[in-house]
Amino acid sequence: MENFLLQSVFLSVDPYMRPYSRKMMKEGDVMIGSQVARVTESKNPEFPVGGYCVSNAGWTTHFISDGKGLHALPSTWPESLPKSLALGAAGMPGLTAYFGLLEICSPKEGDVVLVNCAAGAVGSVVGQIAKIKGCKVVGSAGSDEKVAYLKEIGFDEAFNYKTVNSLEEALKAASPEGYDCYFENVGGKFADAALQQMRDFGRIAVCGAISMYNDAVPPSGPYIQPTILFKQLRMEGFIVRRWQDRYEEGGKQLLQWILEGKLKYHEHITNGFENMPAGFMGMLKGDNIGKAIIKV
Ligand SMILES: NC(=O)C1=CN([C@@H]2O[C@H](COP(=O)(O)OP(=O)(O)OC[C@H]3O[C@@H](n4cnc5c(N)ncnc54)[C@H](OP(=O)(O)O)[C@@H]3O)[C@@H](O)[C@H]2O)C=CC1
Ligand SMILES: CCCCCCC/C=C/C=O
Repeated sequence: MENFLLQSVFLSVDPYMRPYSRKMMKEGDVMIGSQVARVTESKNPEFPVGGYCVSNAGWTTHFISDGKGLHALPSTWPESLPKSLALGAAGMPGLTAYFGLLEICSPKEGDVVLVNCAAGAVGSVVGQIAKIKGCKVVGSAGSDEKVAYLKEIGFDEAFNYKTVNSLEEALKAASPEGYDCYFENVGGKFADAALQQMRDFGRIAVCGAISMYNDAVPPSGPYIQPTILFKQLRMEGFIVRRWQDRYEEGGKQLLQWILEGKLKYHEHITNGFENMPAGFMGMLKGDNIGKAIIKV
């Protein structure tokens, strides 16, 4: 296949970069990551100049590709939508929400769904899909501004996990009847409290554990087996790539919901490639509502 040149237009900063870079990278490697890039020089008819692609080329402004592992944005990409959405609500985070919630939590109409990191890229989509499916949705996030945003996009209940006196009381107040589905993004103390509020036969999708990505020593306890046993819970971890062969289906559905106004999105844009590290650290500290994006 003929090589061609691309220029990054939008780059993504994501929580997975923290644990994956700790495990897989050494000093001098190009930082891992994905981008929406524009083809700037090409004799490859499949990737003509001016076309846009989603790529995993890492933190780089320009790169050469032979097309492997690259996905061209469809020529039918709606004019009304920013191409950065291919890194957010209509891209990997949106697909994570879509498949993780629907395939692992199997939400039914009337179920109560809990999601943390709820104002972020994945969590905000989880909550809105759960509403589309007729569930009651409870979200937690780290600021009052984020809590207001969650109410704006249709969450039934939301609370600021940083300012409540007790996570247990906040979870009980938001849903005295407990939770049927728990979309887990945080781990640690939040997970300990949430597990106790699950209803019998509840389903837990373990998507992330962001509060633990910096842990140097694995924490010990609390031990969850008795709770899982007596409540007869089902708990399953997943990596979104599991559904790679269904990305087209998921992507189309997400785009359709966005166009219909059923799925709202928000982006936290940091300008300038040189600000990638600051944008990344800001996202980990909670600066973002919706998807954290770097615009070159
Ligand atoms: N399994 C999979 O295939 C995938 C998993 N993920 C996981 O999904 C989760 C959300 O990712 P994504 O939506 O991209 O990121 P977000 O857009 O939600 O951004 C990260 C958010 O994490 C919150 N946060 C940071 N530190 C803590 C902490 N100690 N306790 C609680 N919240 C914290 C902050 O929000 P706040 O202000 O609310 O604290 C911050 O805004 C992550 O755990 C990520 O690893 C993402 C993609 C794929
Ligand atoms: C370049 C896309 C990589 C997607 C894999 C994301 C897996 C995330 C795990 C935890 O955040």
